Amino acid sequence: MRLLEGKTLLVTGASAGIGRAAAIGAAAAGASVAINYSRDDAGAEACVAEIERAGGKAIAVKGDVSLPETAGEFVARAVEAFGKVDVMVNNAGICPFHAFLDMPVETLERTMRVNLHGAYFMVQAAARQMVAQGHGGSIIAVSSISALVGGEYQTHYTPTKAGVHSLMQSTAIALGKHGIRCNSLLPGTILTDINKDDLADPEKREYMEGRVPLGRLGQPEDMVGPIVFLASDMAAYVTGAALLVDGGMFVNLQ
Ligand SMILES: NC(=O)C1=CN([C@@H]2O[C@H](COP(=O)(O)OP(=O)(O)OC[C@H]3O[C@@H](n4cnc5c(N)ncnc54)[C@H](O)[C@@H]3O)[C@@H](O)[C@H]2O)C=CC1
Ligand SMILES: C[C@H](O)[C@@H]1OC(=O)[C@H](O)[C@@H]1O
Repeated sequence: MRLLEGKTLLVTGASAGIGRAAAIGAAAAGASVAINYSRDDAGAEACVAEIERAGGKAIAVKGDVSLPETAGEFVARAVEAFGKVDVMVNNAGICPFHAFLDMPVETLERTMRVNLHGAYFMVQAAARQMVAQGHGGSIIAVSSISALVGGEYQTHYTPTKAGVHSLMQSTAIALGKHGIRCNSLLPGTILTDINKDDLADPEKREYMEGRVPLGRLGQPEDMVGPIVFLASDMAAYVTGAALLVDGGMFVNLQ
């Protein structure tokens, strides 16, 4: 029996990166998968096609997570296709690196809206559906190691990741009585489009690699096992928790 057999899992921002890996990995573990994406039609279609080629079920629903209506539509389309929602993986996020002193207001506000407001709307929409269904569920937020530590060019971003982590702690309390578990994943540095430009600088990349006791930066696939675990009944008594998935980067002081 596969770990997510019979479950419906939704994941936001899944046309690329961690979200895409999560969608494909969850489908391989038996879940029917609904992916949200914002603009990349080809990426979303390719993700769905890869799941279907492997014998899985998936749909793609376009929508900007920063808009409150996107979350309700995403959940409704998933229910229409698969009958229910068991797991929500809130993953969509942006990190436009920028210095603090001249941070454009629009960059600050967009980052907050996508990463934090978007998470709030998605978690709320999924929870409403799970409560109506009456058989619990699992909500996973892709937060970050950056919820715990700072970044010079991430002053607009790290508070959103701390916020998402905090949202999981509060919703774990609010939703526990409905059997809905809420947990955060805290990835370290995972090689995706979000940091492609930043890590194009060989010195920066070498420095970041050097900080990881396991000796390499992460790949999106490194996130799949932790996501499937938290989504599954193996984690039936895990809620309000935060799991670092960082190759040991956080604890590496010296
Ligand atoms: N790559 C890394 O080192 C780390 C990433 N994270 C988090 O992981 C999550 C996924 O990021 P990655 O896969 O690394 O980057 P990515 O850039 O490959 O993926 C981000 C995804 O979010 C989507 N997205 C962006 N804005 C959106 C919007 N308004 N509505 C819907 N979708 C939207 C993008 O289209 C893309 O599919 C983000 O929340 C990020 O903060 C956390 C820690 C480390
Ligand atoms: C985008 C960054 O490389 C990445 O995002 C995070 O949340 C991590 O802390 C990394 O800095």
